Amino acid sequence: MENDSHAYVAQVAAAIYPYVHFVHARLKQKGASELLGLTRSMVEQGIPLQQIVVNDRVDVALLTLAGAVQLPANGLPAQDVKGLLPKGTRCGVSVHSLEEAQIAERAGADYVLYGHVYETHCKPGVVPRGTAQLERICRLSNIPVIALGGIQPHHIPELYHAGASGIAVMSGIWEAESPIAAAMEYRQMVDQIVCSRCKETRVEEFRKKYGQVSGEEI
Ligand SMILES: Cc1nc(C(=O)O)sc1CCOP(=O)(O)O
Repeated sequence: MENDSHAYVAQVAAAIYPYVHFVHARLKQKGASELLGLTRSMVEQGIPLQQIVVNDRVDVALLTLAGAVQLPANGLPAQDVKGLLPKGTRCGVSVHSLEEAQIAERAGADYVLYGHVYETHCKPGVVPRGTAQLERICRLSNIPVIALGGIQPHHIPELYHAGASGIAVMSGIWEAESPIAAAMEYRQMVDQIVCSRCKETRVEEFRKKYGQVSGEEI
């Protein structure tokens, strides 16, 4: 049964991975062998190792050679973990405050996941931290801050406006009637924001070089 459910999760993950940058292998309530099984199923389903983020277990990341490992805020220091894993393995830390974000950055994290920004049933009874705190953490961090928690596609513009470098979504995709359609919708929204930013930057560069110019001329 365990293997069947891994295979199902891995199949769905394999269907959505073309629309996302990373897929997390995360089984909070299970042991290392289950997480290893899930990660291996993901690889068997064709998800590139570089796109898999193993949560919590450095040993599983090491055994599978996943592209990244996601550590809890009170976990091992990122720099030490990176010393154990193959060169280039990314190390993210899940944080819930500016203080934790700064500790993670000093410890060598490549990025932080910050949450939860909005109300989510995954964190019942815990008040969401909101976009003002997200904005502060983004402003005071020198590594990418990825927003997490209760994110719906319509939140994406304000999250990027607050300085987030990306978003992480669990229930919005996994509990959707069609996880693939949901992943596509999130991705489309992210691409729109990133493209409009690229255009703004190009207009600004053009303006600096050639003087006044309208966006349509570029
Ligand atoms: C897994 C997780 N961690 C969080 C944290 O704050 O550390 S919030 C969260 C839930 C993910 O959000 P959703 O399911 O609403 O996308």
